[in-house]
Amino acid sequence: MAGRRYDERDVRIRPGRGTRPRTKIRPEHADADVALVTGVDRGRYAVLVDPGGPDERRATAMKARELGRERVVPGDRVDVVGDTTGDDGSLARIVRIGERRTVLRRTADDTDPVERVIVANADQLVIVTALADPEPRTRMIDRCVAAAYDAGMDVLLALTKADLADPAELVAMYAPIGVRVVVTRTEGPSDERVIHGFDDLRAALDGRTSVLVGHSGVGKSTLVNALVPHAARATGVVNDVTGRGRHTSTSAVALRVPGEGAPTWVIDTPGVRSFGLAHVDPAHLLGAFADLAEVAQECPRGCTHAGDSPDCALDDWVADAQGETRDARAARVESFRRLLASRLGTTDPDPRESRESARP
Ligand SMILES: Nc1nc2c(ncn2[C@@H]2O[C@H](COP(=O)(O)OP(=O)(O)OP(=O)(O)O)[C@@H](O)[C@H]2O)c(=O)[nH]1
Ligand SMILES: [Zn+2]
Repeated sequence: MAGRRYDERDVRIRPGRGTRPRTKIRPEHADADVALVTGVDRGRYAVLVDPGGPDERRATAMKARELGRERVVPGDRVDVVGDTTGDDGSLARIVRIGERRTVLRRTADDTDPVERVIVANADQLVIVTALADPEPRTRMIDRCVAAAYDAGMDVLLALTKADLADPAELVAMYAPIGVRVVVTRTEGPSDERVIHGFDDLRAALDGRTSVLVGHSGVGKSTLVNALVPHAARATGVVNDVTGRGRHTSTSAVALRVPGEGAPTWVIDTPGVRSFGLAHVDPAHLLGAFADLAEVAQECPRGCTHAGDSPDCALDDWVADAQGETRDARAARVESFRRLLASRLGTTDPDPRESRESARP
C-alpha cells in the first residue's frame, strides 16, 4: 500500500469492508426480548425472558456469533431474539449484553488460569462461614471482602453453626469495615429442622441480588434450600440442557427467593473456591472506605497505604484521635490494610488456617 494515493475507490469500498459499527443492533433485533441470565453451562444459557413481566418464561439460549468472545454470566441482562418461547427444544439467541452495574471477577489463580467475570449486577456478596466445623478462615473472608468491594458490592457475613462456637470474635473483626453480619444455627432433626437467625438473613437479602460463596461443609446448601425450597428443581433448568447433574456443575446459578415486593435473588456459586485478586486496584479498594479515602488524599504521592508506607496519612489520622475514637480508627485502618495485604497474598497465615491445613 505504501506510496499509493488515496482515491475515490477507497471511498466506495470502505463502507462494505467491516467498518460498520459492530455494537449497533441490526434492524431485525429491534424487537428483541429482554431476559435475565440465570445459568451458564457449556455454551448454553438458561434465561428468564421478560423477567417480572406478564409473559415471564424460562428459555434456553446461545450466544450470537456477533458477540464474539464476550462472556455472558449469571445476572446479565441481555436481549434475546429467535425462538424465545421456551418450548421444548427451542433455542433463543443472545444478541446484546446490557450495561453491567457491578462485575464480580476473579483473577487467574492456581486452580483456574483465566481471569473471569463470575457474576454481573449483584448487589452484595454473602460470605457463608461456619463458626466451627470447618473452622473459619479469616484470610479467605478477607479475600472475599476485597473482591466484593472492588466489584462495588456490599458484604454480608453469614456465620453459621452458632450452636458450636461464639461469633463475637469474628463480629468484632468485620464490623469495623462495614460488613453486615447475620448469625444462624440449626436445631432439630433434619426433616423438621429450624434455622434460628433465618429471618435476619432473609431480611438482609430482601429485594436484592446476592451472591453466596462458601467452602464445602459450611452450611451454604442448608441456607439455600431454606431460602429457595424448590432450588433443586429450579437449578434443573440448566441441567435439562446438557443432562449434567447439579453437583458436577461448577458455574453460578441464579435462584429467585419467593416473597412479596421487589424480586429477591440469590446466586449460588458451587464452583468458586477461591478469589484470585491480582486485578484489584488498591485505589479502588480504598474507594469502598469513604472516610479513609478522604484522609488518604493527604498521603505522599505514590503512597501504598500499607502498614510500612512512610508518612501515610492514615497513621496520622489514628494518632490524632484519643480514647475510643482512636481505637475505632485504628481498627478500621488495620482492617483496611489487612484487605490490602490479602490482595497481594502477603498476609501472615491465619493461625486457625494453618492449623487446619496441618491436618492430614
Ligand atoms: N451444628 C450445626 N450443623 C449445621 C448447621 N447448618 C448446617 N449444618 C450441617 O453442616 C453440614 C454441611 O451443611 P451443608 O448445608 O450441606 O453445607 P454446604 O456448605 O452446602 O456444603 P457442601 O454441600 O459440601 O457444599 C450438614 O451436615 C448440615 O446438617 C448449624 O447451624 N449447626
Ligand atoms: Zn497512605
